[in-house]
Amino acid sequence: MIAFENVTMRYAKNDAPALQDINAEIGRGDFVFVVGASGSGKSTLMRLITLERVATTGQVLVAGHDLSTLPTRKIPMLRRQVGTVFQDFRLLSGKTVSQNIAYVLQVLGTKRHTIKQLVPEVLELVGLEDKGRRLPHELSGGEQQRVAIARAMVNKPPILLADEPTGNLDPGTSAEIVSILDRINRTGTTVVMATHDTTIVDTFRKRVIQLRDGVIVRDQAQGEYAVVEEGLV
Ligand SMILES: Nc1ncnc2c1ncn2[C@@H]1O[C@H](COP(=O)(O)OP(=O)(O)OP(=O)(O)O)[C@@H](O)[C@H]1O
Repeated sequence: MIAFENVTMRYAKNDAPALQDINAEIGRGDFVFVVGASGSGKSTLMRLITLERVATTGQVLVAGHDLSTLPTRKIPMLRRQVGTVFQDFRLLSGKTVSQNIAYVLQVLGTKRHTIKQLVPEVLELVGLEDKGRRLPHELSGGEQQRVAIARAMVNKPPILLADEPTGNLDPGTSAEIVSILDRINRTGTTVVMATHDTTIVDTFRKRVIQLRDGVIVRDQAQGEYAVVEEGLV
């Protein structure tokens, strides 16, 4: 589903690499935590998957596409296959919960009656079926993040990227959010989540890719993972 082959990425020609010689394969339906200290390259890895940034050398493959040769006109098609969720929710403040979600579908040209059907379905998926008419500021942080997840999932992308989705949330709410991601993963969606949260990583026991200074220093499958190493956060 996602593969990195000898990927190095520099933001500018003379910068130290933000990622260096990355090799990793993330299969269809996998759930992977990407961990590492601040600046280790987690967000950069995510940006390569959405083509927000391009690898300097090496190949990134996503859903069967080699991103180094993907024509610009196909980038929207790629992005439709990858839902994204961020630490700061990024909801449109003047739109209700339902409107925030519907907006994605409107932009894609989805028919009105289909939108009417899909929005309540995805709100139910994240447990917000009774909050569709609220504005984002009328919701808790955890609820706002659930809206962001619903928005990311409404067009049923095969891949969901979550960059520090629990960074602004308390531990209990964080666990709820990751439980929702886990549930989404169990329906077949590939989930890649960057996090600093060692409790979450220890609790959910998924595959862990650990970065340090742009290099993968550990890639451990679900179950093998024991204790988060010193230097992670
Ligand atoms: N837009 C940018 N321009 C130049 N350098 C950047 C840019 N974004 C990130 N970097 C550099 O790339 C490296 C990796 O940063 P990245 O944001 O991927 O790390 P991270 O692990 O996601 O950190 P954090 O946990 O703080 O979000 C760092 O050295 C950072 O300074």
